[in-house]
Parts: sequence; C-alpha cells; structure tokens
Amino acid sequence: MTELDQFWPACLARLEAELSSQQFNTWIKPLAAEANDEGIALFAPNRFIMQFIKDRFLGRIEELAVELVGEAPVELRLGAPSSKPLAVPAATGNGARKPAPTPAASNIPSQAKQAAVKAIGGSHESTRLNPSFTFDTLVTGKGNQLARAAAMQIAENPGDQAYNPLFVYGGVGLGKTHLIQAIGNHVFQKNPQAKIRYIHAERYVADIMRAYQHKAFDEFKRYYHSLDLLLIDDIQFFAGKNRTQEEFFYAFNALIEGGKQVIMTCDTYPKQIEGMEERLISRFSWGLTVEIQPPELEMRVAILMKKAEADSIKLDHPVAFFIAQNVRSNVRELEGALKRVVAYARFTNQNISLDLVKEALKDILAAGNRQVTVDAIQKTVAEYYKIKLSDMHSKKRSRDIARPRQVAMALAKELTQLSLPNIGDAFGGRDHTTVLHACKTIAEMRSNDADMAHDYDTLLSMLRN
Ligand SMILES: Nc1ncnc2c1ncn2[C@@H]1O[C@H](COP(=O)(O)OP(=O)(O)OP(=O)(O)O)[C@@H](O)[C@H]1O
Repeated sequence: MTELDQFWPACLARLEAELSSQQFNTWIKPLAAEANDEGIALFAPNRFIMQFIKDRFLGRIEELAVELVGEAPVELRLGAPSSKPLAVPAATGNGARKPAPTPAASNIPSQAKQAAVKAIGGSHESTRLNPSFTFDTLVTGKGNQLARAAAMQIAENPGDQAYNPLFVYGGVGLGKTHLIQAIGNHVFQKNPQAKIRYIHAERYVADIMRAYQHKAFDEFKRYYHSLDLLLIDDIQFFAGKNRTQEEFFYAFNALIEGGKQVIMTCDTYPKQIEGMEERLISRFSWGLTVEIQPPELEMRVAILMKKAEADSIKLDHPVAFFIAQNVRSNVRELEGALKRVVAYARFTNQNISLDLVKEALKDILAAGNRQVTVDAIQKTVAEYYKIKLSDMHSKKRSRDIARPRQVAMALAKELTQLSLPNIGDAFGGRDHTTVLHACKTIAEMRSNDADMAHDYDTLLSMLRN
C-alpha cells in the first residue's frame, strides 16, 4: 500500500491514464494536495475548479484513496496548502509541451503588473468589445459548460499559464464570440486600465496589410505586442496567409512569454486547421483547448426565454419549447427565429401564440420536417470517411471500416425515428445489441476524443442541413 504522502503522485498517475489530456490538464493539474492527521486535503485554486472537482472527480479520487492508501478521507478545500504540498511528478507527459515560463513572465509581482497595465490601459471603446456579451447574458448548458467554466477562470486570472492560450472551437453561431467577449468584458470591469483588444481574424489580416502599405508596421507590432489580453476571433481565416501567420507567431510568442493572455476562436480544433503553419498549430494547444457544442433542447428553451425577457417580450414556455424543438442548428438561427416571430406578431398586431409561431416560421418548419433517411446517413458517412457505401452493410471488421459504420449507426439513432432493430436491419441485418454498442462507443469517444467529437458534429450538421 502507498504511504499517505505518496498518495497524490500515485493518484495523479492513475487519473492521467484515465482522463483525456484536456480534462487532466484543466481540472486535475491545478490541484495541490497535503497529507495531515485527518487524511488528505486537496486544494483547488479557485471556486470553479473546486465545484467541478466536486461534481465530476471527487468520487473517483476518493475511490483511489481507498485503493491506494486505505481508509483515508479526502477533503476538498479552496486555496493553497499551509505547508509544502505533496510531491508532484516532475513531468506528467500529458500535454506538457509547453515550455516553462520565462522568469520575467512568472515573477512579475502583481503590483508591478498592475502599474504596467495602468500605463498602457485603454477605453472600453478601444477594446472593440460588445458590452452586451457578458457571462450574465450567456445561458449555460451541457454544450458550453466546460468552456464557460474555463472562461470564467481566465476572466478571474488572465495570463495563468495553465490556460494560456485559450482556444475555443465549435460550429457556427454557437456562442464562441459571446464567450470570449464575456472574458474581455469581465477583465475590463475588474481592471479598466487593462489593455484589451478584441479583433476578428479577417480584420487583423487587413490591418497588417494596411500597416505595410502605410509603412506603419513597427507601430502595429508595438501595439499588439503590448496588449494584456488579445482576443482573436475565427482564426481559421489565417489559413493560407503566410505573412499574417508569421506576424501572428511573433505577437503570440511575445504575449505568452510576457504572461499576457491570448484567446482564440476557431471553427475547428487546432490540428484540423488546414493551411496553418505547424509551429502555430502546436502553440495553439499549449494552454487549454475547449469545444462548444450545439445546445440541447432545454438550453435552447432557456436561451429563448432569456432573450425574450431581455427584450421585454412575453413568451410562454410551451411556445418557446415549440420553437426550440424545431430550430436546432445553432443559437444564431434560434435568435433569428425569435426575431421573426416578434416581427410577425407586431406586424399583425397579435400576441405570440403557438398558431402565430407556426405561421411565422412556416418555411423553417417545412424544411425541418424533411426526414433524414438512413440511406442519406450511410452515404454521407461513407463519403466523409472515404470508404465504400457497401461497407456500411458488409461484415468487414477492420477499424477503418467498423468505426465509420458505428458512427453512421449512432447518427441513425439520433436523427431518425427508427428503432434499434430497424437500424440493425439497415446495416446488413445486424443485431440491435450491436447498434446499442455502437451508440455507446461513439458517445464515449465523443467525450474523450476531440477528433471523434469533431467528425460527429460535422456529420450532424451536414445531415441536418
Ligand atoms: N449560450 C448562449 N446564451 C445566450 N446567447 C447565446 C448563447 N450562445 C450564443 N448566443 C447568441 O447567439 C448569437 C451567435 O453567437 P456568436 O456570434 O457568439 O457565435 P459564434 O460561435 O462566434 O459564431 P461564428 O462561428 O459565426 O463566429 C449571439 O447573439 C450570441 O449572443
């Protein structure tokens, strides 16, 4: 059995093997542990991590404590250990690609930092932030829970090495811009002197070109290298633009080395961005990479209710529910649907009822009623993974064929009304337990494997549209 003071390194090794590197780096690595007379005290650096550990990992850590050191109670606390914390293995090998911070970055006393920030601080206008994109106006659900928790940590403590850079990715209209601007607005509220800049990647490209043309490049460089917080949206627009990528590479390095926060959004995760230099791609993953997934039904209802409330629009719950059931693609479309309903109600001088919604959203509803067929799913998945359509029905079991087939089964379960035996039939007469197994496997992989999560979400949106 492990000694009490060896518990944490042993526990870390086990958790590292069990969790995805993202989960491990985000939630477990920031913890510190201390053995005392009563058992083990675990310290979370802030309340977001504390809550997340409590909800998701404490049970497992307690199990490991029983297994590794016997009946040692584990207590979760906020803050840092009073004495020297338990040893942590020198290199966990898990996503530890990031170099140690330069002394200049890590040792800046916070007062000095504040003073430096003060000297260069800007106005809210110069940040280019939309003040209405805040954490308060951002509805939370399964799809953005993790991203939001991480964003709030960064907003409280920008520049923290574990979360720098923050790379947020997900499909269109899912709230990436809103989320990162919420960080910017929070930092600005806390420190109006901080030099913050939100910029869309396309605009950054244009600014670089303009700076060249006007021979104002040094100024451009000085400005970007001196920021405290850079928020850059839709970084996929840098693809194929070598000069921009080079300049961004220098700005990125200067900021990260200076302990300044960089936040990016993208429509895909780093490794999947085409036409982006390898050295940038690898840097994008140095800190934290989080995905925003499409909102589930309850979250879509909550978003509609919140938007209606913000605009003093009377929207009954069943009506919101109906809209949310029928507009599933993304939040922007959901907002668009609500705007249409409101305009229609004003125009016809009626209250917002179910009948009115059906009339106002006639074409959206008609498009939504077109059922996705298993044939369409099999064809789309086969094309996506570049396998033969006939392999959807074949008995071949090699991974590169069986996995896409499982993906197609899971999509058929999600997008059609077919029963498991019916789906099995459509895949070469397979048993319903095979379909069930496929759905479970793919669901698990989606939460642990970013490649799978991305493939699945892409296929979902291809089929829905
Ligand atoms: N969880 C949410 N709660 C409230 N509003 C949301 C939420 N998610 C998105 N929205 C709203 O939906 C709209 C689209 O969001 P946003 O522009 O942030 O999406 P995006 O992911 O950046 O899209 P794109 O990929 O097109 O840049 C915005 O008005 C935003 O406020």
